[in-house]
Amino acid sequence: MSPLASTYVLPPASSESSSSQETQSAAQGSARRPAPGSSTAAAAGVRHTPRVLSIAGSDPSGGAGIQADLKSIAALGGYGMAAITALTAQNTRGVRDVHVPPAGFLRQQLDAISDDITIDAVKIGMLGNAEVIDTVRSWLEKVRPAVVVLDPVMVATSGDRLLEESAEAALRTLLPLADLITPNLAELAILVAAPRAHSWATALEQGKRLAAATGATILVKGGHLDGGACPDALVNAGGLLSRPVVEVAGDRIPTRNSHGTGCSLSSAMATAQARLGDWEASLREVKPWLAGALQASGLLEVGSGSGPINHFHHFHQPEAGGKPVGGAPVPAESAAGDPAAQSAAAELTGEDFAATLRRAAAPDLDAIYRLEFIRGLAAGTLVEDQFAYYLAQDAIYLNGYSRALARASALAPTEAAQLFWARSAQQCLEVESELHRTWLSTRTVERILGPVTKSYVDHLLAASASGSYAVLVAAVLPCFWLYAEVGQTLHAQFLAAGAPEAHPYAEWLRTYADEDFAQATREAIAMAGEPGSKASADEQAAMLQAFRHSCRFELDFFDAPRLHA
Ligand SMILES: Nc1ncnc2c1ncn2[C@@H]1O[C@H](COP(=O)(O)OP(=O)(O)OP(=O)(O)O)[C@@H](O)[C@H]1O
Ligand SMILES: Cc1ncc(CO)c(N)n1
Repeated sequence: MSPLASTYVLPPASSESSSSQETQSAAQGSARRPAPGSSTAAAAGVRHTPRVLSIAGSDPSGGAGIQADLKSIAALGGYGMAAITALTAQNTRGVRDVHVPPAGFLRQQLDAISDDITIDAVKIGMLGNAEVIDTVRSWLEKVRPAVVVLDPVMVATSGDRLLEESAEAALRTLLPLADLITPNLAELAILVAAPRAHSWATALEQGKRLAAATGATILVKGGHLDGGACPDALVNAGGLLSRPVVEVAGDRIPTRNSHGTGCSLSSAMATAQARLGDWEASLREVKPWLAGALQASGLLEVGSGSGPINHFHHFHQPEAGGKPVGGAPVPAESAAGDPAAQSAAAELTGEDFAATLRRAAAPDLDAIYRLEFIRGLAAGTLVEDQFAYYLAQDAIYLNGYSRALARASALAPTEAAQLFWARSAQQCLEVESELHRTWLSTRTVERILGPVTKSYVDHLLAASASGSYAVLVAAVLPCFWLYAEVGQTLHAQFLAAGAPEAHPYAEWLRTYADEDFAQATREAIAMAGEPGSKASADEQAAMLQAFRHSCRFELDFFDAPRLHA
């Protein structure tokens, strides 16, 4: 994210500072429906790791139901819980049998959870029969979770029934207790007592009717439409959304592995909503994740029918030798106890360490290139307010980053390293001022500390406070490295397109071509590789973790304008 490149490109700065303008953004909460008088709802706020309960059936083949929900919740950063409504005997080819245990035992499961644990979001899937529905309804009325997503599962992808036909009326009584309902086209038609929609316009019309009848927001899904497009839309005319219909476009991915997409989507939405407090932002986060999971589904090689999606496609696959090459950020403090990180780090020697870091960065770098923001910046289609948000956040970020670099200078073992980090810290502040004086001076954009900027800077400041020079330089490195690589690629693309003057971001793209910054990046890599080669296995593991965190934040920073601008 951070145009430290501009550190070396833009002229030295004026001395104006933005720090007085930095205030923490308020959590978004407009789309949440709090339940008055409920201790659970009162305790619920947007949470970094939301506690998400799936009330659904089991799919032993792992692609749908509870199993898909737990994977999706984890993939979206939540803590997953599961109360099982029904057992199915199914695989990727179809459902062989269904067993619904006594509803009284489901109630015991639900009470055991809610008596002890604050539930930030609930996803409801397969219910089986009317007795189960009644049980879930009375529990919801008692507990009133802050976020309820209802996937009105009736028929599996394979065509097998998962809800007794006689229970459809009971299911309707559950709908008003949901915040979000996620029917597929067949289920939507049943719920509004109309023929199945074959056009997107009809589907949206039916979504509006269901929203009006239930008061809930409807997620109308285009998965079963014909044609190359696969749109989804949030529908609610009651003022809970920024517009009555918020459509998120998507291409249809050519795959037969769609087993469990509906389950995965609904539990991912519940998790994202508990974290973001905004349905539109949640769908904009979940839809690309789901598309990636469909795209990477073939890698799993599970079953001969409609296979499962690859929920953890955005996490890193082990190399053939079993050595992890990356992964979701793990808290730095747990690195010493993380055997995978330790074994990855333990074998490292000398110059290998920088190479290991580079491999660990690869998946996040790939994901950066797929971001709407980066593609829009390259193509010139990025909307101006997203660019302005990015610039404003970058200025705020650079102020914090400069402090981390100054700390690296203070801890540096050699005078050369001390000088390098001190110079970088100073240049960062100069760029911050220059951003205000030039790029930001003509734009009206809020200068408030965004959530990703805050998390990234907090991570760097935590690394600064760790006392380990090696860990700190690993944490500051991705800002050089990933930014330099992305900048070079975008600049090369810009040149390949003939450096069109009419490109709205031509001036910015040109700042990426900076040999001084490329040189500084090479120095920074060497400065992190050197202590890395001498570090103990524990410290190498901690470095790797700190580095991975920052890589992930680089990705999130580029994606933040889409979510928060
Ligand atoms: N081939 C595809 N390409 C891209 N997105 C898809 C594809 N198929 C489904 N989706 C997406 O998956 C999600 C689930 O949609 P779908 O309409 O298939 O639900 P469903 O029928 O309830 O799912 P399930 O197959 O689990 O029963 C939606 O976000 C939809 O846009
Ligand atoms: C358990 C279960 N729930 C939902 C679905 C719908 O995909 C399924 N196939 N199995």
